Order: sequence, then C-alpha cells, then structure tokens
Amino acid sequence: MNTTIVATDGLTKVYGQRRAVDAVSMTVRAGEVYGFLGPNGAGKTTTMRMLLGQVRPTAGTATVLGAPPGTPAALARVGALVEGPGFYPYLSGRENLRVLAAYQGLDARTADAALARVDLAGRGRDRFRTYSLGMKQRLGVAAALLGEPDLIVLDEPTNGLDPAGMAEMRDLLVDIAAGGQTVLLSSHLLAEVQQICDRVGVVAHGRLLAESTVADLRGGASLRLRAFPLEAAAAVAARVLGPDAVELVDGDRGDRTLRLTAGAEAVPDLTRALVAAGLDIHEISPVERSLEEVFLEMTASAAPALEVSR
Ligand SMILES: Nc1ncnc2c1ncn2[C@@H]1O[C@H](COP(=O)(O)OP(=O)(O)OP(=O)(O)O)[C@@H](O)[C@H]1O
Repeated sequence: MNTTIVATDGLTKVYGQRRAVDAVSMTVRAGEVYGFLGPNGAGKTTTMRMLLGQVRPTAGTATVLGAPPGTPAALARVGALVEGPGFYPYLSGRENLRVLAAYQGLDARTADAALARVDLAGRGRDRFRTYSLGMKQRLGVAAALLGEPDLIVLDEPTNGLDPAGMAEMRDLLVDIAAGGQTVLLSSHLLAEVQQICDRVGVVAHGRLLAESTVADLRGGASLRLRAFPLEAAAAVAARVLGPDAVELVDGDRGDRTLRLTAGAEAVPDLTRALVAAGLDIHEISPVERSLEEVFLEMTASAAPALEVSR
C-alpha cells in the first residue's frame, strides 16, 4: 500500500510573471484516492498536465510510476481525464470509446468493459449528445479506464454534477480504488471529495499547503462542553481528561464554553464526573471541523504567489 506512484520534488511552472505551480512536492501512494484540492486557479490542472507530460516544468522533478512524466513507459500505465475529453456528439458512448481504444491500439472489447465499469452499458448505444452531464463525466472516466491503467488522473470529475451525480461519481471512484487502481483527482469542492479521499494535498496560489489524511487535516477529535458553573466543570474535566485537554473558548451564542481534546469515547466518564460534582450539564457534543473550514484557515494565512524576480 505504500508504494509510491507519483512523486514530485519542487515542481514549478512559471507563466510569464505568474507562478502557476510553486515548488510542489507531493506523493501519491498505490491504491489510494488522492485529492488535489484547491480553489480555481490554484494550479491543479497545470500540475496534472506536468504529471502527464503535457506541460514542461520550469523547475523541479516528477516521477510517475517510476518514470519521467510523458515517457512511453509512464503514459502506458496512466489514464487521464483532464479538462474534458473530446467526444463526438453524434457517436454513441460505446463508439466514442471504441475510437479511443483503437487510437491507443487496444481491443474494442476494452471499450465495453470500461462502459460496464462506469455503469453505462445500458446506454452505450445512445448518442453522446443525449447523455446527461453525469453520464458524460462517467464516460470520461471510462475513457481514462481504457486499458486498465495503474494510475487514473481526473481533473475535477465532479464539476457541474448535481448531488446524485456527485454521489454516483464518488461511488465509482471508490470502486476503482478498491479494485487496486490509484486515483489522483482534483477538485475545488472540498466537502464533496473529503468523503472519499484517503489523502489530500491542499493547494492555493500554486503552493502545496498541506498533504495528509483528511482526518489529520481536520485535527484530532474534540468535544464542546457547556455546563454550569463553567469553572467547576473545567476543573472536573481537567481531572478526568488531564489539564492540557481543557480550553476555555467563546461559544457561538455569545457564551463561554469548554473545548475538550477528547473523542466521543470520553463522554460517559465525563458525564458521570460532572453529575457527581452536582453540575448542570447543558451540552456535550463532538465538534468536527470540515475540511472547508481547515482550508479557509490555511489559505487565509497563505500569502499570494510571489512575483518572479527579474
Ligand atoms: N497556458 C497558460 N498560460 C498562462 N497562464 C496559465 C496557463 N495555464 C494556466 N495558467 C495560469 O496558471 C494558474 C493556475 O491555473 P490552473 O488551471 O492550473 O489552476 P486550477 O487549480 O486547475 O484552476 P481551475 O480549476 O480554474 O482550472 C492560473 O492563474 C492560470 O491563469
């Protein structure tokens, strides 16, 4: 599970004065769904294009499946969907895939296998232009799956999809990774993809701000405790959880609450101790920060990309 599929070191792309990608060092491991997350213009597409050998880096290096990007050895094992495939609207989904398969020197049957994989076998003979956006995106994934590549690179695969389409796409990507293939996807929809990514790289202004599991990024578990009197509750919580686990914070209702560094498993002991001390408990609840909140915090402190000095 820890084999490295993609590794970059200081990968940089400069367009004129703009550092579209700024010294990105990332690692994608075998069999994971890796989310490359960031707002529009963060440099996600440019990075992916560098990994596919479509854009030449200004500086830094990248290795894809053990080979330099864009070499036949790397390309043969990578399937990609970057900024929409060019499908023929008047051909069926199946015919479109067959064209792509032939172009790659693959057997026509691989097209049918890919169609089935994305759950489009039943609509494979319909013309592409009659497909819903969700079906078009899935056909794009099918195109990336042709030839059973080890790495699948997808640029914004959930873009423009409605909630049902997004859910289908998520299931499909999880299914692909469960089959042993590695998925590298980009998205600006943090809430949508945090559910399926094993690890994420957070990018803004061309820089990789963090790379880790979603759980680690969101921070450890914590509890919110509202009780009366609060000082007495703080003392009890410190006794049960340790003094470092208790922090007095301003609550969202203008009151003060305690933030406790502890998971839900601590709630029974804590409740018993608070009740035994004769305190009024108003709330004990788990606090989960969304990836979106974490991201906003990170990007608020990240300065915009530096201009290139001449
Ligand atoms: N060929 C190019 N020439 C000049 N500037 C470019 C080129 N390609 C990208 N850029 C710039 O580089 C920056 C990063 O673009 P990129 O498309 O990689 O971002 P992104 O994170 O994929 O965003 P989006 O989701 O909007 O595509 C942007 O400011 C963009 O305008």
